[in-house]
Amino acid sequence: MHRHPAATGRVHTVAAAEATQLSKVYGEGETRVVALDGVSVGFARGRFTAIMGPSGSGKSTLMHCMAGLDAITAGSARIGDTELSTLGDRQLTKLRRESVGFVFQAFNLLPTLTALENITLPMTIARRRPDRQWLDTIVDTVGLSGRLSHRPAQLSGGQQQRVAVARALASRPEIIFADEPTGNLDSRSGAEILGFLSESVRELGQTVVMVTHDPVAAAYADRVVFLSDGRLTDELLGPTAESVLDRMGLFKAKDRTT
Ligand SMILES: Nc1ncnc2c1ncn2[C@@H]1O[C@H](COP(=O)(O)OP(=O)(O)OP(=O)(O)O)[C@@H](O)[C@H]1O
Repeated sequence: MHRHPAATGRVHTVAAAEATQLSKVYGEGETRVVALDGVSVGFARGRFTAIMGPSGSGKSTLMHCMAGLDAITAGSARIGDTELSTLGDRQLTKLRRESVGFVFQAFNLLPTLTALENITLPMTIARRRPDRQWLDTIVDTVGLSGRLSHRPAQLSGGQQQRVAVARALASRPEIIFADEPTGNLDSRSGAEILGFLSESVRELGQTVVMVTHDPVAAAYADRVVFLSDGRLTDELLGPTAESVLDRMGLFKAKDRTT
């Protein structure tokens, strides 16, 4: 009943966000670092994409540039029809608030607010009234019904991350960016969070992009893109943990140690 239009399958090939020849350079002179070096990648609407690559390969930088958290040096970054480089700070803030959902490794909840207040905070700030039915759907999806009046300190890490996922989903953003969302969780809570993220894609038509180091986490995605030294080097459709490990060149090493 509350299915997102993208859940109908008609628009799956349209990119919710796209980078074209995106470059990001930090610092200058001796401290100059080319974090992204001409990356072109689209994130299909209604799909779950994982970004993988070695430490320092540019995963977080790509996510930050695509989400309007960091200015790009050259090329283009687009969310929906909006070219991010054309926006000023206030417009970027508005775009992030209205079109982007975030899930971070460290949950990033406000400790003084209840779970429900945390979930609806972005809408409160935007002075938008939450859609009650949609909120109920999300709260049910992430299994938080009995915990809405709890504060973060009264919740387990897994439950806090469920609140963060619900917060990201609440405004039905164009795209959700998740940066190592299971990095602080035990494997069971991590599997739950990944299950909710993939359910939000399959059942609610959400678009999700997730940075991860973990091949098991990446296997929840529909597609994995690999970065290396700031460049897109590979991609994998319909990944399994084994095929991801294999593509990372670690499968044999892992095989020997287990
Ligand atoms: N604010 C910054 N100032 C200067 N250099 C930066 C900054 N942020 C990132 N870098 C550099 O850009 C490169 C890419 O960093 P990034 O954090 O995107 O990599 P990553 O793939 O996400 O790494 P990790 O897996 O370790 O989180 C690295 O060499 C990093 O040192």
